[in-house]
Amino acid sequence: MSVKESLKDTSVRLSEATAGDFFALLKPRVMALAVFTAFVGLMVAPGAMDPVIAVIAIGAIAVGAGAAGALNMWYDADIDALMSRTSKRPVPSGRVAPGEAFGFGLVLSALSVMTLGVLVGWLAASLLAFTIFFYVVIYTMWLKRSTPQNIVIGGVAGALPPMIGWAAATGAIGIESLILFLIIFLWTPPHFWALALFKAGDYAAAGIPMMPNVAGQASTRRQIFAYSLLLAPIGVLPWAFGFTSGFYGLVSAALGAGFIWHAWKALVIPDKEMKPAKALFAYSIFYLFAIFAVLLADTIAMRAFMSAGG
Ligand code: HEM
Ligand SMILES: CC(C)=CCC/C(C)=C/CC/C(C)=C/COP(=O)(O)OP(=O)(O)O
Repeated sequence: MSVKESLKDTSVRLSEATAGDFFALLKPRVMALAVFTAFVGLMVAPGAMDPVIAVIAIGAIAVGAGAAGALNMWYDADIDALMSRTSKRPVPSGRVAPGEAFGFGLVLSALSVMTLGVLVGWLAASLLAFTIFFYVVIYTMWLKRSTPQNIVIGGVAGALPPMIGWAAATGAIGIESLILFLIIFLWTPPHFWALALFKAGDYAAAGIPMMPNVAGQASTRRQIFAYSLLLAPIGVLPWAFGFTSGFYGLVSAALGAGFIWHAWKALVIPDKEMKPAKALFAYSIFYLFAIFAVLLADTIAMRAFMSAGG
């Protein structure tokens, strides 16, 4: 049933889009992991936070992330129609009108920022607004179509969520939240370039200057490997700074070694099947989830141990 029918108001100028179509605009699967990193940033921040305020904060950040996704899909509808991976999305497939996607994204952006500001804090709200702006305007509208460094710089937007969560809990920007930012910032290029390696044909069809299309496969694989060498030790920094126990240090080091191993395989065995690149892409998502999950678990365990007088 379309939203229009459910509104039982035929005067509403809506297309036949369903609630599911609007939900798809939010990029739920991608943004779920981004919001998880914001949740961890909020939970590992020092000090107790009212659980109700914490739920409101995470809810607002999730709506803001979805809003950014909707605005990205509104603006990218022209190139999404040209790529097999994205052509079935609500706007290029005609299920949602561009104006609806734009209005939906804009309203959710305003609602999420205002809610976070009024009910939680204006530093977090400002960071959320900046993240949405950076992803939609700086990355989607400008960098994505103009430079192979698009996703490196655009990675700022993807790396900000843990800082938003931390700011929601503390009203400040802490050194640990900067480390969490750095982990995601260095994680983004190998994460995305692994996908771009086996989606290079799509990006060529859409005329998007992704690294494999500009610098070639071999250079991209070398750059992926270089970033993995940077990322692995940075992932261990929360332990090196004394923010976690040795358990996090061990697991994050093992996860980082796994990242280097997958990046190495994508470098040395560039088979036509792109199997190593696909494995690296999948591992990159597992890596980010796992390192933030272990950080959360380690922090909770450390706090329990301390409060037990350990
Ligand atoms: C500028 C930064 C980023 C770029 C260019 C990028 C690019 C992409 C692309 C193109 C996909 C495939 C999506 C699809 O086909 O629907 C993807 C998948 C994914 N990305 Fe990223 N990504 C970025 C940052 C992030 C961040 C920060 C996170 C989470 C913290 C993330 C998590 C994911 C997840 C979970 C998937 C799998 C979604 C699925 O299976 O549908 N990405 N990424
Ligand atoms: C709180 C908040 C605002 C969070 C946002 C976090 C964020 C910016 C995540 C990046 C998500 C992503 C898939 C970017 C790629 O866009 P793309 O256009 O290159 O991907 P596409 O081709 O699949 O559309």
